[in-house]
Amino acid sequence: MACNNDQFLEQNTPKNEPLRGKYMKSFGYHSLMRRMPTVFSEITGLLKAKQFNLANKEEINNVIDKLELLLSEILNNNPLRKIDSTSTLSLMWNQILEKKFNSDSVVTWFETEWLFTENYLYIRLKEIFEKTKTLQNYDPFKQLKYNAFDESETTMIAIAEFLIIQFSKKELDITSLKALFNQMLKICLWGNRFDLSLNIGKSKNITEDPLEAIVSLDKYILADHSDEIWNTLNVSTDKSPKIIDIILDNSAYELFTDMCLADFFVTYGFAEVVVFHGKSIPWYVSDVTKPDFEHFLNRLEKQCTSSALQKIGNRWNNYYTAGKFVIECEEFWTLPHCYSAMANEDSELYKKLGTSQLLIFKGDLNYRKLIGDINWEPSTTFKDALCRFQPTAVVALRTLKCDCVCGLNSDYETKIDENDKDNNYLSSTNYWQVNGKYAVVHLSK
Ligand SMILES: O=P(O)(O)OC[C@H]1O[C@](O)(CO)[C@@H](O)[C@@H]1O
Repeated sequence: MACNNDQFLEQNTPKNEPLRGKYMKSFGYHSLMRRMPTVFSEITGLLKAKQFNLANKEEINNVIDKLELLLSEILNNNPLRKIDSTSTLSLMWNQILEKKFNSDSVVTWFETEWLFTENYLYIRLKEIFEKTKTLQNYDPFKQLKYNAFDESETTMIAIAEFLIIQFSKKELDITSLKALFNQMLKICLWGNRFDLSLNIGKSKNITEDPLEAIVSLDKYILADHSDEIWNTLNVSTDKSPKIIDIILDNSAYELFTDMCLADFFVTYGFAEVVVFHGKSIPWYVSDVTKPDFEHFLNRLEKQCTSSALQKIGNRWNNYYTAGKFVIECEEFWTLPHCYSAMANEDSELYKKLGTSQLLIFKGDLNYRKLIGDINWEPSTTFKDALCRFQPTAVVALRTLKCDCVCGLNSDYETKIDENDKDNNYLSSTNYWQVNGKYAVVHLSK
């Protein structure tokens, strides 16, 4: 690491400011400095393994060289540059970068907002592959996402067996319906614990009984608006067709849990259509792209030996064909904007989301964008932290994987295990904010 230490500050991000990598006690610093090299070596490892099967050895070596250069740009805290590509997304990025260069005196990997630079990393990765002849549409994380499916199969089978029985009971009384909703919401919430960028490409084997686990994990939910979400769902509106949107995060197990919740909405008439929003390019290692979404459905139905997974896969494939499940991958999700900027930056999308009953944002990155990636006082309300982003009712289901959070009651520290307050790994006291063990369920309407 050839970085000049003057550029860094031995402290956490100050309160009410956006997270930045230059604060050495922030997760941003740790993430750029320590996690990135591992993400890069995962990609390189997969590319090297590919070399044996392809004639494009030279091209792959060239990509590996460029990846090394990009990593050293990060670790040396170099200035950002424009994207060398004419794709629509890159041109949008370049306009944003132009504005940034004009407004900020220093635009480097650690000085600039961490949210911006971390997003920028993925468009730079895309640029490297776009410039090749044979790897233009290559997803460097595909194999990792496929492996994550294998490792969660047992858990998915347990949930699928449960759901097939549950969803055949069409006439549920209101108490049972609410109980089932709560189970689906919590399964979906905890589905976010497993993301490959946090585990640096290595999925954890998920073997626990999911239905038992969600009960035992309740104590780790630091803010829980589940009842309010239920009440919102039960208010009749004249919006037609009834749509619920899920802004997706990770593939494999988390996507499975998202579809479980979506199926609940469709089966019990809370929505006629569920629109899933994915990413238009490979993103944050395990985020869902359209090819991931379609591959996932086909794999469930056609490649799994479990009859429960085949059945649920068939059911969801039918929803997809019938237009009850829809996938859209708008460019906005792969730009560095916070969601409070959406009304200005993409008014069409803001308007479209406004026709939904409910927007459910999954995961840590969506959460960071919802609350502007600001290091809020934890007692700041979710509504305030949204900074007027309110196209319709907004829900966040997030396990905590970085150091910004809001909407907590004053007694939240009583819910945090002592071990999680003490942390050598980041030499700060916020381990509970980054270890994925705690969660929040927020609603703003
Ligand atoms: O998949 P998620 O929940 O959005 O998490 C993404 C990861 O990216 C970060 O937001 C930034 O690295 C982490 O905090 C988290 O590990």
